[in-house]
Amino acid sequence: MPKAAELAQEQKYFDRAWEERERKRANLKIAHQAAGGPNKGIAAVKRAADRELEKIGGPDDPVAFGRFDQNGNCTYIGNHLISTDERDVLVINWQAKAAEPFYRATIQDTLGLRLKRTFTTERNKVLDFEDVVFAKLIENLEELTGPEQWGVDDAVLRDLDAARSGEMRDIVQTIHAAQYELIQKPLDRLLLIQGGPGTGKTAVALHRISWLLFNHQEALSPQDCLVVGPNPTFTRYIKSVLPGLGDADVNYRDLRALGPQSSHGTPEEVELARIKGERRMATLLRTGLWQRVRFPERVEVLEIGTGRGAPTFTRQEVEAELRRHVRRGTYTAGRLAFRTYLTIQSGQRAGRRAAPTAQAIDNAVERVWPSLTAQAFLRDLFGSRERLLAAGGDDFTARDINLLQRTPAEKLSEEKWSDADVALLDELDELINGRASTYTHIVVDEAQDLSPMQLRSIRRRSRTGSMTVVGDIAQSTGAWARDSWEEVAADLTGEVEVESADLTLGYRVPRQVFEFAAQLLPFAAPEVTAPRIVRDGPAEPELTEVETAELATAAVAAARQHAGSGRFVGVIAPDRIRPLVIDEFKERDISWADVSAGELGQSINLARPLEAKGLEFDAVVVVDPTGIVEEAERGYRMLYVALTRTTKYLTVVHDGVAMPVPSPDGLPDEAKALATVLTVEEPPAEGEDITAAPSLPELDELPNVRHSTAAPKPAPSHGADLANMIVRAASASVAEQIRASVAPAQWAALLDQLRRDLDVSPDDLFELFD
Ligand SMILES: Nc1ncnc2c1ncn2[C@@H]1O[C@H](COP(=O)(O)OP(=O)(O)OP(=O)(O)O)[C@@H](O)[C@H]1O
Repeated sequence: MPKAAELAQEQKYFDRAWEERERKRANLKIAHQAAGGPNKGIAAVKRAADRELEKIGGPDDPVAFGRFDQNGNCTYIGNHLISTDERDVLVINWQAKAAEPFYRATIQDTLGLRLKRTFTTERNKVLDFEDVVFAKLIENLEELTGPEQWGVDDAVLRDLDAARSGEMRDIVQTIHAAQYELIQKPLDRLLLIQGGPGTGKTAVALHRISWLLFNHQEALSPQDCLVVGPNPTFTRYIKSVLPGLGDADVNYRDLRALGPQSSHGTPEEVELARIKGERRMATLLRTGLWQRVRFPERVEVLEIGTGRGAPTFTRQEVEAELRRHVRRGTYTAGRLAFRTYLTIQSGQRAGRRAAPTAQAIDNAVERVWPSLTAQAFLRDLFGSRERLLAAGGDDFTARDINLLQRTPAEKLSEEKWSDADVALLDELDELINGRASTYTHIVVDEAQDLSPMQLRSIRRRSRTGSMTVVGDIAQSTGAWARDSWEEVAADLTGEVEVESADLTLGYRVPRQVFEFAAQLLPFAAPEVTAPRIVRDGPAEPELTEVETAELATAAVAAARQHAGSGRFVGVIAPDRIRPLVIDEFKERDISWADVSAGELGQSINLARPLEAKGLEFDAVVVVDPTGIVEEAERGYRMLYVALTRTTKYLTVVHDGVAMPVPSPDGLPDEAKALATVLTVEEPPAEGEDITAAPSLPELDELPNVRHSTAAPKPAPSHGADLANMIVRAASASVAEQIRASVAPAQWAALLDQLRRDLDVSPDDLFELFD
């Protein structure tokens, strides 16, 4: 059949489905009028109808996005189910079991599909369609390029080429078979997904919620689901995906606000943030909190009120009562129980005299069991070396205590909380007030950076441990940068099993940009396999060399140029350049959005590298790559994050070194062996297992990237740095193992034994614990 005729036929089908849907909409809108009976009943009908209305999408939405033909039947797939009054199904929703073949069919296993069709629509008008005819593909297998063989067809590439904005889009039309496998995993597990930048981890995690909500309607409501992201900008960026799929009312929290108090983003030494994130802080907080409950010093009786005949309690009596409540439940419940005891007892002891007033009882309770909020307690604790020492016991060294101690702000409301403090406050809130709200399923995004205390904060909100946890070790930075997922999983594990999976196809970043960024991988994360890139971009990375003083000016000029072409732009700059970039924006009267302030505008956005995690732009301007590497704890990883935010264009503005890594020639042999740099895959040979990890070329086989203004000069003598880096990583991992498995009291003996086993000097070994 000619295409025009086929398009007309499809349009007819779309029109019919549209009419059915709109008839249903009209009925739902008046359903409450038809419902007689009491007002309450009418309101209930209206609520149910409104919920249904949300589920059928808007009147301008196309009724379907795809279709598949199997065994002579033709099935249409859309965001929502559309059926006639006679229950004839016209369009099935993508989460339904019946839609599986659309996503699961591959050239390797067609599931009996003849055809898979993907529509291009404008409102409900069918503009075009693209077909995957499986029999034809199999016939021409040898001519297929890599991405086609991997199941990445033209519809996906077209979708990826679309311009971006400040809101993430759904991918229901083009979910890849490997992504679908993860989306539809059973609810009762902790699913851990590792994947390189732009492999669709966030997209998969969000679509998984929608799939679970549809397929577990009895067990799961939107209110039972929580999505935890790293910061408010990220939450804003992803927040429209689920409502677009008909799933409003899912809860979103960002890590900096996961507790009774949001972070003020107060900067903190990496070493201090590291300590605050350790599991042993939980013990310190618990111990410190209960140490606040004690009989007053320098008195032997507790008087309720004043004056002659005021009831009194002896130290022994009070302490016996405290033993019944301390560490038995929450701090607040214990306090209430103690207050009740004092009220009843003092009433009895007053005899015929008037019972003590509530105020007198409160005063006495406060002397023994002070009323505390998490914030007030933590401020007191960090403000007092004595309290810290008493709470820390043998678990903390004097150096740790010195680091933790800080001068409190004059008023509690003026205290400036850091990101790491938030998890401590959350831990305390649970000890003081009891458990926060819990959820049946939790999605954790950018999970690779979380400390054990932050993971505890998430774990306590989970009913069973059912979660989808996504991240990328190669993008793990900060005080709790991880080199493996094991400990993260261990800290989140609940009653359900843990399953880990990888996503290996890189959708976002174009080949030319990824080849450039991948030069960092041997230094950023040698153990991580790079993604296979699915498409070419429109341009090579543009490397612009300028004088140091001109970095900001050149960056703003580049951003302006991209924005002038209608691109959604991200300027990613380290702190040392950021103020200059802002000045430049102001001077040139250029409007821009500040990602640090939670904004994402439609044109130019300025972000620190850390804040750019998870986001994407049509064009990215990375300013001062050396500064990015130098300012971050895992600098190579931070630069890798920055360079992989673009869907199309990359401009690197530098003052001499565009790619601050050692040159291949300068590398020691061991480091070369670690190198795992990716180039875009050649099409797999016939019979090759395309699901296996790609084989990676040596560094010196990397194709040259074209440079617009300057060839990237390798930074001088990074070979020694690399060796140091490897030693540091190994030592951190040994130290971590020792901390986790050997009591501090045994460390001296252990080090001594290690020294003898390794035959090295004590100084070298003590470095491990520095
Ligand atoms: N199957 C797909 N079809 C079309 N687009 C896709 C598909 N999978 C992912 N994408 C697109 O690729 C981009 C990257 O996806 P996403 O942000 O989920 O990746 P990520 O792995 O979370 O990245 P990062 O590690 O940088 O956070 C998004 O624009 C997303 O819409």
